Amino acid sequence: MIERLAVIGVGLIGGSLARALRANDAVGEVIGCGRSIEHLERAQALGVIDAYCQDPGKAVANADMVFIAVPLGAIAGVFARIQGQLAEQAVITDGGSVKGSVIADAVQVFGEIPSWFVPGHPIAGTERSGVEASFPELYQNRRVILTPLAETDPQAIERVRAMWERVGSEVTEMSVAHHDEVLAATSHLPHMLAFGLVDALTRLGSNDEIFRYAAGGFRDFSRIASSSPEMWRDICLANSEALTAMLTRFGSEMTELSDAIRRKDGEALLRIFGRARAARERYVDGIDEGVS
Ligand SMILES: NC(=O)C1=CN([C@@H]2O[C@H](COP(=O)(O)OP(=O)(O)OC[C@H]3O[C@@H](n4cnc5c(N)ncnc54)[C@H](O)[C@@H]3O)[C@@H](O)[C@H]2O)C=CC1
Ligand SMILES: O=C(O)C(=O)Cc1ccc(O)cc1
Repeated sequence: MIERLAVIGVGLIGGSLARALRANDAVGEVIGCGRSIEHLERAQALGVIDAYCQDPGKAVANADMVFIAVPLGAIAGVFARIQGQLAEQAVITDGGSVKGSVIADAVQVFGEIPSWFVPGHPIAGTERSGVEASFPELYQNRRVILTPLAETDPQAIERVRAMWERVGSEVTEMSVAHHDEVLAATSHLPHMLAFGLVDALTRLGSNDEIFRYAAGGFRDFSRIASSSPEMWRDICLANSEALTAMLTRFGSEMTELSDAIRRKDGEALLRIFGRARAARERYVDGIDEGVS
């Protein structure tokens, strides 16, 4: 049970955690913190938070759990504002999509890895942003990855794990570098393909015509190109090395596919498509069995 939760950044991710903890009777009071009074008032009117303030330092005073859910480019600034303001027993975690950059920010601000900071990432979200898009079921049957370091207090890890389990998530731990490589492949690369495809097609012809003749596959594939440009700029800048490596590798795969099409090599095309279909069917069967 969390007595006082401070949510810094009450958008899709922070708002959904607050709603989910409330729905599960797992939190006493929720204090929201953000830059815009208008957004914070809306969050309060929606019942997501009980009270708000704009100063992260004040928001975390007396909180026993702090969840930082701001875009990656804003995390260092939040760390700087909460430094020296935390309650004795407070545990801090975050929801940032890249972990290496968050840990580098922590070291830069605090001068070391703080034992009470548990880096985390819920592998759950949508293409929408803001508190209006938040909902209490977002984390049900979804994975949350924690990337604790040798310096992280095991009790802090346990408290963060218990919080996520309470809202229905399956928690796993992995190293920071492994997290950033895996997510570059399974989340960051697909978002680049969606943004890149929609942008390229839009510039090829008139916007209206492209979308008028779009088939269902295009709609599915392009959904994530509606995601927040600022959030994805920050993810690309934070995970530049792993994402660039993945894009280079993907470029060679596309060249191989393009060569097979140019050669009219039906056998090679069947090999590539068959491999992909089998892999996706295994993945979909896994989703049907539970956590995705
Ligand atoms: N959108 C998604 O599907 C997922 C996002 N994430 C990560 O979660 C974090 C938050 O993303 P969302 O909730 O989607 O974004 P969002 O745009 O819905 O919410 C972010 C909130 O942070 C506030 N904010 C921005 N700068 C701030 C600052 N300096 N101080 C205080 N508040 C500030 C914004 O006003 C907004 O209310 C990001 O780091 C993102 O990488 C993680 C998993 C999924
Ligand atoms: O909308 C989708 O399909 C997503 O993939 C959402 C998402 C965005 C960023 C993350 O770090 C995790 C999940």
